[in-house]
Amino acid sequence: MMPASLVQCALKHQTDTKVNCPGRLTERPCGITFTAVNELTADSMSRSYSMKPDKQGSGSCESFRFLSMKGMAAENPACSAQSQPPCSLSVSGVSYTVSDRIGPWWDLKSYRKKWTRQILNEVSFHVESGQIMGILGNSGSGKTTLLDAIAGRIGNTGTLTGEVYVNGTKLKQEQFQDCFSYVLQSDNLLSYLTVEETLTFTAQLALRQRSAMAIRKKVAAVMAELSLSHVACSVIGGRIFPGISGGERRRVSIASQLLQDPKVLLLDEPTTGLDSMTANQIVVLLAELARRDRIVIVTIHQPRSELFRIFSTIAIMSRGELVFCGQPEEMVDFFSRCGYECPEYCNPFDIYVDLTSVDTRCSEREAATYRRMHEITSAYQSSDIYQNMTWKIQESCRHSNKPMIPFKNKESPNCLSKLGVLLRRTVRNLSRDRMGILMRLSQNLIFGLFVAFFVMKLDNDITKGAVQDRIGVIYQSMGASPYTGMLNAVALFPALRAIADQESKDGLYQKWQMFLAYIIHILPFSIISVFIFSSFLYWTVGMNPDPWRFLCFTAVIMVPHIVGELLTLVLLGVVQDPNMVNSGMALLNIAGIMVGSGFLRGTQQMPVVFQWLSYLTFQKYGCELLIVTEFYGKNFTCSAAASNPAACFIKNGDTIIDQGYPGAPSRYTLDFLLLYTFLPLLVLLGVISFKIRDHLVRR
Ligand SMILES: Nc1ncnc2c1ncn2[C@@H]1O[C@H](COP(=O)(O)OP(=O)(O)OP(=O)(O)O)[C@@H](O)[C@H]1O
Repeated sequence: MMPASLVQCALKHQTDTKVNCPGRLTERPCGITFTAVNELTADSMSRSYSMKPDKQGSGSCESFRFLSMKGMAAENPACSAQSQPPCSLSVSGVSYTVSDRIGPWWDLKSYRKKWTRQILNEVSFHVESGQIMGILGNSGSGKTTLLDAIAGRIGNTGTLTGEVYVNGTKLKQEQFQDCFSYVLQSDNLLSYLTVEETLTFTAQLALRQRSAMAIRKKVAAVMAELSLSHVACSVIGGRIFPGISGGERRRVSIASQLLQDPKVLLLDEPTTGLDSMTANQIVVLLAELARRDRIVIVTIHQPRSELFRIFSTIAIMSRGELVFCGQPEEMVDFFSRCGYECPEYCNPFDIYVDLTSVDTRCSEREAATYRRMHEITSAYQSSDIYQNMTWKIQESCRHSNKPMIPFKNKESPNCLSKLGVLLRRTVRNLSRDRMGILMRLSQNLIFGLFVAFFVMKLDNDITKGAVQDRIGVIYQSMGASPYTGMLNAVALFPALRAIADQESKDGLYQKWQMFLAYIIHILPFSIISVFIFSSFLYWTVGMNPDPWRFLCFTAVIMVPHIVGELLTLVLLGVVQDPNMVNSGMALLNIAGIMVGSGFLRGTQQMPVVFQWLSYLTFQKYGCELLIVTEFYGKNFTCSAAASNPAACFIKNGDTIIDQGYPGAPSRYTLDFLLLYTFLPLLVLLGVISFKIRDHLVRR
């Protein structure tokens, strides 16, 4: 419940009435003091805050003032004794504009025209360690873009101006990543790992140079700080199986960031999707983290009124502008003076965000609400609150002996160690995914069952399909194997890609390292799965019984399966939508088998351009190898020799090879080499693709 005196007022101009904002807000009216103490639980919140009479207050009105958490620390010797040198974050005149097309692509006339859209407009504020700042605003007001701008994670699609200072020093582009920790709106965690494992692997990626014992201690300390110790051994969980709760998952995401001891923590809507009590607990927890000499900036939707007391600074955004930014008691004061008092029993957050939002439902309302927003913004910019904030920014930049920029803890392990940790993490996660493993191992076998069921037993009689059936089995084996690889990559990799996108922005490793770890961890599964498939199909349908030829057949089939997965990964590096990657892969494979196999049209009969193109397909080398493996030296029988001698024109496999693939036996080793060259080439292409991704992914 809000204290009565806070909400004991009526909203005079509830909707679009014209405001009459005073130019300067200098008088100090009756206020309230909430004294914060460091209790964590939501039910203790009511006990944690008390009202204190303001000794400076005058007149008959009993006056109260807010005690900020920093002030608390000053009053509490135990707190101040532990405190480190304060850290300050100043954001000065940050603007972001993008050039956008006016209409959709199907409306060519408007699509050709562009307009410049101001997403952020001259945003400035100043926060110090020990403070938690809440950024509020309706949807699309620019909260996330502001956090991105502060964290240096904004895309290169627009123009960003303004400065971000930490401890009065302007940050360089390469310093943002090392200074801020950023918790995204969605939790990107591996479902089958436990909380402790998740944090341990992150710690190993971030703090590798520490001993295993030091990492264990660090993880335990962070879990204790975020009240996660009781779920240390619980799995994170996913959509199809239960794990820890949504609130606990949020806390794991925050804990992952705390492992590097950041002094500035940015969180984008950490309470979205949580029930209001859990959301409250998260914000109280963040306030507690801030109190331990950190700066916490959090964007938030519809916080409960109790949280009003928690924030040291509240900023309200609308249409990319900071409509207000100040302490909670200043906010009540400011809006009252603008003629908008908060009605009794109302949530001040809701009231003030509504007041400053632009309603676009009809043009009249849009004009009126836009005017109101501007009047409030102008009143704020000419208020003492704004002047005071500007002064603080100037002061922090003016100091000649500025404190050091507080970088995150970074004892970067070498590339190989990072690869090792990523590999162990993905293997651990996959090893617990029974369905995933089963799927991987059985997909090829199930496909082999279809083929075997259809073909049954290969005949040696030329008039009973001895040649056609063999070519059919080879065609199916070469043509379908890439699809099973593709299905695996599309099912498993996007989740890892999302994690890599986030962790690479956190500076833990580079995206291509996750790509490499993924390939290495799927390799044994691919080998086993293809071996099961070929063992079953080869002997069931009765292909050439020479064991060496069976091994060659298996070694050849391995490549299209792995190439299918690799090519899908390469595409997933640059194309975000897995469905598009699916379609792209299917088309590439169809084109490859058409041009390269020589089954649909003989290579010699193809136009020269296709003949040249066929050299770029792995199917050319694979099919040629399989044809030689199966047909070389093979003799056929012919039951129609007496009645129809023309039907027995083909007597052995060598004739097939000479007609379709002249000289193929002499190229056998070369074909093998060329076929296997596709694997390192695609790995290299994947590394390049994920390096390109660094530039494509905005956040
Ligand atoms: N690169 C960009 N190009 C075009 N428009 C952009 C770009 N970045 C942001 N915007 C637009 O800027 C506005 C603000 O976006 P932002 O995500 O910051 O809003 P928000 O306040 O975080 O919204 P929500 O609360 O719904 O997440 C949106 O209308 C968005 O479409």
